Amino acid sequence: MPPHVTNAPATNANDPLERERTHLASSRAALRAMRADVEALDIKDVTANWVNAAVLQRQIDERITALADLAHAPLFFGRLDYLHAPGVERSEGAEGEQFYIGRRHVHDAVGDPMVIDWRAPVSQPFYRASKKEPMDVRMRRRFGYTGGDLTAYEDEDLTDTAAEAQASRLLQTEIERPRVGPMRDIVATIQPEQDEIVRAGIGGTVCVQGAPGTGKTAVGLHRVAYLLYAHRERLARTGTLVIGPNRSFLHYIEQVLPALGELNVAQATVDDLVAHVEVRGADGAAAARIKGDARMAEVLRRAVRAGVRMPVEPVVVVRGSRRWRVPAYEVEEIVRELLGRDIRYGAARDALPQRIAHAVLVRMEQAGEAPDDRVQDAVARNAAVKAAVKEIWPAVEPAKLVLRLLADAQFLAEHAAGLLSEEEQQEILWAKPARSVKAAKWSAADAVLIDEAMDLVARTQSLGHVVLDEAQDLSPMQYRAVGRRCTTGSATVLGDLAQGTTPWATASWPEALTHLGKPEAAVEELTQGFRVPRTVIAYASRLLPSIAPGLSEATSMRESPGDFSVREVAPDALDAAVVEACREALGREGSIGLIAADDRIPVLAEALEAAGLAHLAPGAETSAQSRLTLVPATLAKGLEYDYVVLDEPAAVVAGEPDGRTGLRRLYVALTRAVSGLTVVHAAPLPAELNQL
Ligand SMILES: Nc1ncnc2c1ncn2[C@@H]1O[C@H](COP(=O)(O)OP(=O)(O)OP(=O)(O)O)[C@@H](O)[C@H]1O
Repeated sequence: MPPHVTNAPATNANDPLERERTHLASSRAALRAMRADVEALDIKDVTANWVNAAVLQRQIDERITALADLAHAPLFFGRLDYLHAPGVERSEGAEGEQFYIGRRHVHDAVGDPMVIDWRAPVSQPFYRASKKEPMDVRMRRRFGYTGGDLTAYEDEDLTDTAAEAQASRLLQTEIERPRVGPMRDIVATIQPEQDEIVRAGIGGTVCVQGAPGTGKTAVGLHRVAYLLYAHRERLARTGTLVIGPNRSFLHYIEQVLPALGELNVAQATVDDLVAHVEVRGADGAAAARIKGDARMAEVLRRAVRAGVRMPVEPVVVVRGSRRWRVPAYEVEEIVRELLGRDIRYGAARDALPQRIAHAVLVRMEQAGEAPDDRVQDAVARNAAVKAAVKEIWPAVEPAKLVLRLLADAQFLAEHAAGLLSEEEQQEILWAKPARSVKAAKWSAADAVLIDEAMDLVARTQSLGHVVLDEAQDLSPMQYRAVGRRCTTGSATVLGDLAQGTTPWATASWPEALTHLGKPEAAVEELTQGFRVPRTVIAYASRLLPSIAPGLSEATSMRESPGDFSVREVAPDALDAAVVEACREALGREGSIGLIAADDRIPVLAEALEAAGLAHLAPGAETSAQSRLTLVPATLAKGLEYDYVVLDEPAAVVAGEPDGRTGLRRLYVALTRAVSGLTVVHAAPLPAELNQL
């Protein structure tokens, strides 16, 4: 079907903008045709049964969704004019020297590409080429859109080395665009330093340290999209997972990958990964820190294997009229050999009856019999062998084992000897020991211990790639839990040491990566900030020497210095002043976040309601109608709002168990603003904020 142009305005064929609009219209039509082709597929004749049909239909439905023409996401955002035609294998089969770069591949009726996927090798110079290194590109064109209409373009002649490289207006406009709704993709404006991480090979793990707003989350999500493109079959088999700090954060980012056509990426929090028991309890900071310490892995390893008993009696198997006897010392040899091997407890337990049976078979052969494999299997299933295995290598139920460690001081002392001090053991023992796995008030850290024990018994299945966001907050035991989900794959670890707000927050990336099981991973740093305006980041960075000495302040890519004010009011005027600041912010474009200490939330919710200001909870989607979100400080991480009103910094600091964590929480709250920040306070500001 030839592409047709609808509703095209009177065209002037020589006007470059008109020509580009024509290409856009034809590409849209071609995309519609691709979708229509898939919709018209009749699967009745090709599927033998309903299971196949259901699977195929699901794939087709996904393909139809992936081919949707997203009204607000332009089909292409750039064009590259090469000096020489690159090979077709680099350009999704396209020949020629000119390529339109977009969110997905679009081809015409005869299969010739009209838009090339941003992830294709031929698209790479769009992000990386410079006058210094033009990558065989003559010209890079960026397109500007208003609504869904192509309204502008901007050219960069990469061969003209005499002219100064100019900052792109379109890029700047994109960065400064007000935020409403969930996180969006950045395919049109990925920066060279970001692109290097996005396109890093699948084989290695990458760790990214970056100040607030440097695009870590964005980069992590685009990296998944890139890897899915470059290694689609492998990852379809092994799976990909994005791990974020909490539900509201996952909700905020969940539309980025679907907008890039990727619908099959799982999302979870670390707690979701280890949800083997219902978590109804909470640990104090000291206990949580010990339970999250890597030494617990060794305590568990010892405890799991502690049940293994060396045999004291021979194993005697009766078959027909004959008795076969494997002496205790020989069974012990087998057990020692299995203990010495690097295999899971459960796998060794499965192997033991076969090994004993083998010893019986050797005796049978020595006696002149000729037993085959079936005989060995039968002997392995023999009641005497089973009984011996049960005695020597008892089955371990991971939750029960952890229960015993936390409830039985003697048992803990036995396995924690030389690892945990007596005080530490005392700290993690339950004051009121639970009787059963069901009745126990498990904490989040306990669930991680159970996960570790499960992995000691049976290997956890590994995925192809895992993205771990806000990684700085994980305990060593949580890193291990994530690490065992990518033992045979790779990971992208994203975080900011200055934003660590758990008592066990990461102090060094190499150490964290060792716990993750990827000590060889490269640590990269992102420093260009895309979110926080200059004045605001400068203010927040006053905290850096106290919360993360050695980390440098982020730069701001935003041109507008940002609105920034600090208002001091009398204590009884605080709530009203906060409401007033929200009302002012609502007078501007974009989303508004009112961030406050968690225990201030009910009071502020009431004050907003009394003033007639509707508000949302974090994670709920902001829209043009409801733009104000009331955010507890502990949920602010990773989120952003055009205007932020920050209530009472001293209360945010006081909400945390220690001063440093409090200041880090404040740093997170101060760095959520895109266009402006108003701090309203009655109590004195933390001294660290007043230091210049
Ligand atoms: N290259 C880019 N072009 C346009 N916008 C960008 C770019 N990189 C990042 N951004 C935008 O900057 C904002 C901050 O990005 P992101 O949330 O990924 O940062 P972060 O480093 O994860 O921040 P935090 O440390 O606060 O979690 C987002 O709105 C993102 O879309």
